[in-house]
Amino acid sequence: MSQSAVLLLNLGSPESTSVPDVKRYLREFLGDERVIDKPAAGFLRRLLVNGIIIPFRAKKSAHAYESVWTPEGSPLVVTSRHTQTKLQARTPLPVELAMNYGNPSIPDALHRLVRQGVDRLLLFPQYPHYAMSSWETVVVKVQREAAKIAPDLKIECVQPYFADADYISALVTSARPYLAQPHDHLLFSYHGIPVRHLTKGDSSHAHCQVVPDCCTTCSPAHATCYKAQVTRTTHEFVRAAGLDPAKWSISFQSRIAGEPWIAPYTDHLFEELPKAGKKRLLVITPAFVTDCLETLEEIRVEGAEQYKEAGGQEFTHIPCLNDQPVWIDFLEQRVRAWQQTGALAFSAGDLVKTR
Ligand SMILES: C=CC1=C(C)c2cc3[nH]c(cc4nc(cc5[nH]c(cc1n2)c(C)c5CCC(=O)O)C(CCC(=O)O)=C4C)c(C)c3C=C
Ligand SMILES: [Fe+2]
Repeated sequence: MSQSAVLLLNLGSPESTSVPDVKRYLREFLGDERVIDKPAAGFLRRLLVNGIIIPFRAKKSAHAYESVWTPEGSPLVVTSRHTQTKLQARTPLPVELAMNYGNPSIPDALHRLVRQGVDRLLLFPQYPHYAMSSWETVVVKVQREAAKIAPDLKIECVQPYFADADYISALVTSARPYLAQPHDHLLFSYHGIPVRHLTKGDSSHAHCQVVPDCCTTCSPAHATCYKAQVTRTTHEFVRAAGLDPAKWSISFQSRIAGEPWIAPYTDHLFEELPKAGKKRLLVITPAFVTDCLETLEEIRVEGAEQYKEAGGQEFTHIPCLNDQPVWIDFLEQRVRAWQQTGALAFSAGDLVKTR
């Protein structure tokens, strides 16, 4: 008899806030050729990551993690475990959790699934949008590890759900109480990526960053275009929530120095918005399903401080979907649809490109 299961996937965190643990985590994360992909040659890339980025970043990152760490561990991992437990209570299928970097690891999760006799697996990246550095790399890693641990495992994957009506509805429902609060502006702050990754994702080389208004002009390239997908999430949200067109905008956070990342930058807007008379700000971060360092520290702590120093008065970050019932409902519906009809999932390799 066939046994199906679900694997929730996310990015991962260091084991602790100690500098050596943060260094180990950053080495694994930034050593990923789909995250830091330049210079192309392995040796030069390792030199850049281990010789420049990590020594400069580790202490600062460790300090940032300290400010959000909980008694149970990293907020990203702790909340993801709650999500796993809550989804497990709604489905008879085994539900496992794995992180691309750190623990719980992908090989450990695969071994647990194999021990339960699983032969068909649904990957459920906790990323609504495709990016080479998030969605693609974690799917590739599961495939690579499964080829060693469980070569006969049939792997399917939930397709990026950035425009899925149920996902948008979950997002709007969870944001409603915040939208009801008096505010001058709603900022959609998404994790950024280097501009280069956009053009690299368009194998036609004829649409992304070439066609005027490329993100809102229909194209097959959007299947692997992060910027087009976050733009679509935003427009769907605005429509579903009935927002005033003059009261929202999009920005991109968490960039690393060295090359242009997609703009406008969130931290620049935290300085500009108060000067434009937007003194009461709501910030929503839909690229993150689960609150993590980038939302809790970069937005809620650093962002609020920056905004207020620039003259802003009220700053509210809308929590991510986390383990809220609306999100568990969404996960449960998708798992049930897959189990019953194979809907909204495809062979895990279909969106993955050879790099
Ligand atoms: C939401 C999807 C994400 C994309 C796309 C993404 C791209 C990307 N990230 C870095 C570098 C860092 N990101 C870091 C943290 C981090 N990133 C994401 C998600 C995406 N990243 C999450 C959920 C987190 C939080 C992890 C946690 O433990 O809470 C970090 C580590 C922290 C830090 O030092 O700032 C780095 C570094 C790059 C270079 C990149 C695209 C090329
Ligand atoms: Fe990141």
